Amino acid sequence: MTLLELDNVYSAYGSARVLHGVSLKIERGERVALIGRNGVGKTTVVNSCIGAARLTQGAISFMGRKQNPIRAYNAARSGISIVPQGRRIVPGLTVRENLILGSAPDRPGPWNMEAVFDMYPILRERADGLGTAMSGGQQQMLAIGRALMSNPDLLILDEPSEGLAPVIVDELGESLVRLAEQGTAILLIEQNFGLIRAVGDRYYVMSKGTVVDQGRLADLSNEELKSHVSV
Ligand SMILES: Nc1ncnc2c1ncn2[C@@H]1O[C@H](COP(=O)(O)OP(=O)(O)OP(=O)(O)O)[C@@H](O)[C@H]1O
Repeated sequence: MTLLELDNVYSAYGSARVLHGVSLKIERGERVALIGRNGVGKTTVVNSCIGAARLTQGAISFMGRKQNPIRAYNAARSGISIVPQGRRIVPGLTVRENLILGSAPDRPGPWNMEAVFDMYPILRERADGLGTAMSGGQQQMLAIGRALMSNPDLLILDEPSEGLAPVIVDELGESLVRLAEQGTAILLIEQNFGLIRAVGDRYYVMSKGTVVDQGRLADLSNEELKSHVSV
């Protein structure tokens, strides 16, 4: 079953055209890396899926159903959850309250607050403290935990390694692989070489608003991979 499909997608912010014919597909349980240098349009792929960038041509489907017009809530209802760039932990809310924000009562499944606490025990310890009072790595775990609360079939992460220490990035990679083993498909937007290698199975490379290469990461040399990312 195809979870997410972009077919020849063109999209824009106002009159600024950013995507020029992006096609990609993510099947159930896959781990896909979307890579490319700064500003090539990776975040705009996500924004196009939730209507934050305007689709001007092409089609986007969730679970085989075309989304037209695109509504932000359709992604979550269809089982697609997003961990946004910069984490966006809600200020003034506790860890527990931030997690509750991610829950979707009509999407039952293995993920609930206890399951998130078991995956990231530090969140249990800090449950009644403010989410924004935690370290960057802990906030990233909270952002992932919040996204899992809706029991997604596909988790999209936008540069989750940003601002994290290397050892924390390694832990993050391990937790994402565990998640995928439990059946959650992953679309990882990243520039961090190690995290892409640890998590990705297939890849798409973007340049100037379109996909310029795709394949299996195992078939991509370190030099080739490095040439596709900024760091
Ligand atoms: N809200 C917006 N309005 C207008 N232009 C935008 C907006 N958001 C992004 N852009 C432009 O769209 C282009 C693609 O940006 P996007 O954030 O999708 O790239 P990216 O590959 O995710 O880069 P990064 O790695 O820096 O996050 C850039 O030229 C950017 O300036």
